Amino acid sequence: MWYAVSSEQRSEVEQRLWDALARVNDPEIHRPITELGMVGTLAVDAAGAADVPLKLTIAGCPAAQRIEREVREATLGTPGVTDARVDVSVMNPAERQAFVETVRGPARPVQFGPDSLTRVIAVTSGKGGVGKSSLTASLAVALAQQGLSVGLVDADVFGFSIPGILGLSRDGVTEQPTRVGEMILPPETHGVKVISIGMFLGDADPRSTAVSWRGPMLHRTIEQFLRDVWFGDLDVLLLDLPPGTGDVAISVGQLLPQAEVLVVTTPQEAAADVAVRSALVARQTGQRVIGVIENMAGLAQPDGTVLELFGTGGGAAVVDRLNSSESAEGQQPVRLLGSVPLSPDFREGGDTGSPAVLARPDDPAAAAVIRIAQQLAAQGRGLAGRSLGVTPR
Ligand SMILES: Nc1ncnc2c1ncn2[C@@H]1O[C@H](COP(=O)(O)OP(=O)(O)OP(=O)(O)O)[C@@H](O)[C@H]1O
Repeated sequence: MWYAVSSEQRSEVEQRLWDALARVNDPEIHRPITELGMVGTLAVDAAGAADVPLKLTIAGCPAAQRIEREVREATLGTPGVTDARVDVSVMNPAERQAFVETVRGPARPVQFGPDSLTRVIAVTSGKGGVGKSSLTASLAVALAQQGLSVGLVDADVFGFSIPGILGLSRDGVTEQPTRVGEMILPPETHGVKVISIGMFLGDADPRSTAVSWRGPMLHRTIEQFLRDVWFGDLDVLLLDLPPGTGDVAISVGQLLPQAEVLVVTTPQEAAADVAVRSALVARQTGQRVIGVIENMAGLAQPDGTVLELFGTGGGAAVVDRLNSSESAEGQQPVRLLGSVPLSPDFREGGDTGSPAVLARPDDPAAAAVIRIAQQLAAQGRGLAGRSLGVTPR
């Protein structure tokens, strides 16, 4: 096999070249291409001309040009090398399987189980249209901005909108994940690795395609997202759940019982009942409700007054009800993490795929989301219910 050449069999200059190539990372996997079996047996002749066999996972791999350019630069930057001949080819199935196993190990466990160090936060709401997806996407981007490694699963089957909000879907065409054998690599945007049901519709236009699956199919899809989509090491995984108390929320409860839950509601007191119900379902499946976000709060007017389009007090009402419910026994108190005002710029950022938390961080809604992300990042993940991997003597 081409990567069986040991360092003793390489000449000095070939070893230097190998070491230089070990500093080139696969941009999707973030690991050295030499470790991933992507560099074959290289050779440097007496005149300093280097032959570098470069194996890509799939034909038309999106990162191909970048990898090839970086390999060429690393080769020409190696002392003793005068010329670079990079021979690009595609891995055969056995090589691809070896690649997949190097990346994620031979087993295919559900990632982010109870022993995982990744903090899992599911975002839910009672009613639709309260801005849950916009907030989840913006929180993900804001957390990535704070230096965290962030993944986002759009599990809102009927209302999948995350690819659009994050600029991964334009004019009816949604960016596709890269498939390497049975491993799926999620597209990354604004520092967030994103997977969405909207990426698995084939050629169908997501703007006019409905997904009408029953519970078992939904469960399998969420399970596949957690098993086959390779996110790598994440600090935080956010899940955008469908509104209400449906099958997906229950599946997430079963697959990720350690998930923490954020509830999004509007200031309208009438919306509180249904928001409380979605949080109670989460508690029934053993998840911990960590906070409530009130969205669509007062819109600032040019004259300085505030228009309370949806009234006031909804967020606080949900917090009070959750803290005084029977199910609160033994739970940490739920907090109101913030109130996000209505903002035309925030809406427009979502419509154009350019989140306001990046493009307009001073916008009042974007600034409120950034403050919520800071609180979440500061909280860290509780250890409750997690095995510490130590055996008592
Ligand atoms: N703070 C805000 N200011 C202005 N517009 C907002 C705000 N939050 C959300 N919106 C807008 O409200 C609409 C609904 O938001 P979004 O799709 O995020 O809701 P949702 O709760 O995820 O809905 P569903 O779950 O039904 O898909 C979008 O057009 C979004 O841009």
